[in-house]
Amino acid sequence: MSCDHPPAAALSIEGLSFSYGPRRVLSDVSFQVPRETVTVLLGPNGAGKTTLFGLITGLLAPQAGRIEVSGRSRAVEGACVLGDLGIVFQQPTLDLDLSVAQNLSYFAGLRGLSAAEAAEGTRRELQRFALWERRGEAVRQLNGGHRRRVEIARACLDAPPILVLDEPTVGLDIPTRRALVADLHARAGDDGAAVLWATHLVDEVWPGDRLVILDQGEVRATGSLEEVLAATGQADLDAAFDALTAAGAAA
Ligand SMILES: Nc1ncnc2c1ncn2[C@@H]1O[C@H](COP(=O)(O)OP(=O)(O)OP(=O)(O)O)[C@@H](O)[C@H]1O
Repeated sequence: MSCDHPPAAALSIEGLSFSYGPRRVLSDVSFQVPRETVTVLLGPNGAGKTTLFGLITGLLAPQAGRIEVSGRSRAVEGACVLGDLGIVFQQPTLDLDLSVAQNLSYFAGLRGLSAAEAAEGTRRELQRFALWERRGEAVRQLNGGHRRRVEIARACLDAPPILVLDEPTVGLDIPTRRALVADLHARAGDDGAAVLWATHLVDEVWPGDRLVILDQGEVRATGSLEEVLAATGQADLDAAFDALTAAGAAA
C-alpha cells in the first residue's frame, strides 16, 4: 500500500480572512480536512475558531478566500454545498421541552429525510449512544453529556460525510469528554467521515490526528503531531502549543 498521497480533502479552506468592522480576526487562513481523519483545530480562547466555523457553516459571509465542501465551491454553488456537513455548534441548540426523538425528527424534516430514513437514523444514532430507551424523555431531563450526545446524534442522522464540531466537549467531565472524543474518532476511522473538531484542550488530540494550530487569527502550524513537534523542536504537544501561541509565549 502506498502512503505517498494523503486522502482527498473533504473540506478545503484557502486564504480565508475575516474582520468584524475594523477588527481583523482571521488572516489568510488555509488548511485542508481529509476524509477518514480527525483534524483538530487547536487554538486558545479568541483565536478565531468560532468565526471560522461561522464561515464554514454559512452563518457568516466570507470576505476573502475560498471554501470548498466535497470539492464544490461555496461561492459558486451557494448554500447547497452545506448539505454534506453535519454541524455541532458551540452553543447548544436543542429544544429542551421537546423529547429526544422529537428534536431528531424535527431536524430530519429540515434535512429533507423521508420518514423511513429519519426512523432508521434515529434508531442507529440513539442506540450508538445508549440513549434509545430515553428517546421519549424531554431533553431538559438529560445531563449535559447526554444533551451533547443528542446534538451529535442529530448532526449524524443522515451520516454526513463531513462533521464539523465547535468545542463540543466544553463543560463536560473527563469521562464524558473521553467518550465523545472516542466516538468522533470512530466516525472518522470506522465510518470514513472527515471530522473537523475545534478545541483548546491538547489532551483531546490522538496520535494520527491532523492538527491545525490557530492563534490570533493566523495558522501557526499544520500537519501530524510528529510534524508539529519537529517544526517546533518540542517534546510534546503542550510545549509545542505554548511555543506557537501568544499566550504561551507571554507566560
Ligand atoms: N460578533 C463579533 N463582533 C466583534 N468581535 C467579535 C465577534 N465575535 C467574535 N469577536 C472577536 O473575534 C475574535 C475571535 O473570536 P472567536 O469567538 O472566533 O474565537 P474562538 O477561538 O472561538 O474563542 P473561544 O475559544 O473563546 O470560543 C475574538 O477576539 C472575539 O472577541
